[in-house]
Amino acid sequence: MAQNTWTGRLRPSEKTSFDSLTPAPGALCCVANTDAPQETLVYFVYLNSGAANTVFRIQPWSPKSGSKAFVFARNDRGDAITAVQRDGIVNQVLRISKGVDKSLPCEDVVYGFEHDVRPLFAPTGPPGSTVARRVDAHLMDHRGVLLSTDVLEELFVQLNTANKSAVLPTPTGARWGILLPDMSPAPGSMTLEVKPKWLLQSPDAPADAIRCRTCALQASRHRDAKGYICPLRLVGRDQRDIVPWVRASIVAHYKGPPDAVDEVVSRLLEYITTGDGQFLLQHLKVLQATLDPVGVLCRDSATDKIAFDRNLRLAMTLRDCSWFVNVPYATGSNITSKLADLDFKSAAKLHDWAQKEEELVKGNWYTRKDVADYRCGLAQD
Ligand SMILES: O=P(O)(O)O[C@@H]1[C@@H](OP(=O)(O)O)[C@H](OP(=O)(O)O)[C@H](O)[C@H](OP(=O)(O)O)[C@H]1OP(=O)(O)O
Ligand SMILES: Nc1ncnc2c1ncn2[C@@H]1O[C@H](COP(=O)(O)OP(=O)(O)OP(=O)(O)O)[C@@H](O)[C@H]1O
Repeated sequence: MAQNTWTGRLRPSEKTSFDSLTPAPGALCCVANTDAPQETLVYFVYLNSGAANTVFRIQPWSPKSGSKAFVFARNDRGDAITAVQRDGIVNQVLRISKGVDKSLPCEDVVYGFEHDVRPLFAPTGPPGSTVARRVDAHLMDHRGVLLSTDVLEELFVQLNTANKSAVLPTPTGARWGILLPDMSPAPGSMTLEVKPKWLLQSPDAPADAIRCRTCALQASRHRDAKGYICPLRLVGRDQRDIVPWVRASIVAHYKGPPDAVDEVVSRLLEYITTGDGQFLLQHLKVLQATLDPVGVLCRDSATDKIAFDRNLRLAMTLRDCSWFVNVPYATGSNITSKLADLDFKSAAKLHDWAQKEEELVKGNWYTRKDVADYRCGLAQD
């Protein structure tokens, strides 16, 4: 990331915050600024939010932006900060934890990503996986950034503008956020966001199950089957089987030339069933199986509880990640994809997972026939 020659000073309160919160590797800080050069100045626009996080786009600031100007800076553990050029920043988003119960703060998410999640995608792979292609290319760099109180106050203003006032805790001091590559589609392309969920059956499911863990949960929540795809079908490799879902997913967001739709559908189909996309899904499947071989309901009989819990938390992390698939419209162009929301799940959720699984089993959601048809792929697994 190029640096500007401008060097400023942290305010005493910002310096205290930066020193008291352990900086993640390569951490930046973000402060309000007016005297730094224009090519370092940025502002924030609300993009989207999920249950646990809120995401902002970072835009180049100009006097017409209608917002305060901010600067991202490198801090060398003194009070001096050196501005970084915004060119390396404006292609990223800022993700902030809402601080909801049982979710980890951003600094722990960055630490967990580097120390626990990233190694699972190392080119050599964990035991049992055959990694001939680089699965680590599907990971997004996570960069911790310390946000000063005035940055957090401005994010509140942006949430209000977008009518999302209730989704961030009131700023009471500096906090960490995470910079991630912006996965919004570039002109001439579209991005699909898919949650691959449980790519094989739950080890706790009964032997006479007629549906998988994800379909069983869908059924227990009486969710609509429209637009849903059973995760087992995603790793089933039968192209014909997922054509209707791929076509419907494309058509819902497609803005390219009308006569190119069929080619885009067949390119995505190939990516997901035999290409890099399938390779990544198979890798996730192996990890899910390796990290949770016996199921959460066997937790009490685990001999090494610490290892059991850590592995289960990782398996659940990989069962709840999102998959951004970018599909350019130009004929024959390459599809690329990245995994998002690989936030190491909190240990505080272990009890909830056991309870969820127990409810599925006791409610007969794996076996009962009086529910909607989710076209579960279990029969062909
Ligand atoms: O209950 P599940 O399996 O549907 O997964 C939850 C997700 O539901 P969905 O993917 O929409 O079906 C749920 O997603 P949404 O809030 O529905 O977008 C969360 O991701 C939740 O995790 P956490 O509580 O934020 O750590 C997820 O909970 P856990 O994966 O931690 O159990
Ligand atoms: N890197 C990114 N680039 C573009 N958009 C993103 C990015 N990360 C997240 N988003 C958007 O913001 C939304 C919420 O982000 P995210 O999935 O991180 O929230 P969450 O609270 O962790 O979700 P969940 O409810 O699944 O726990 C996503 O659904 C997506 O639309």
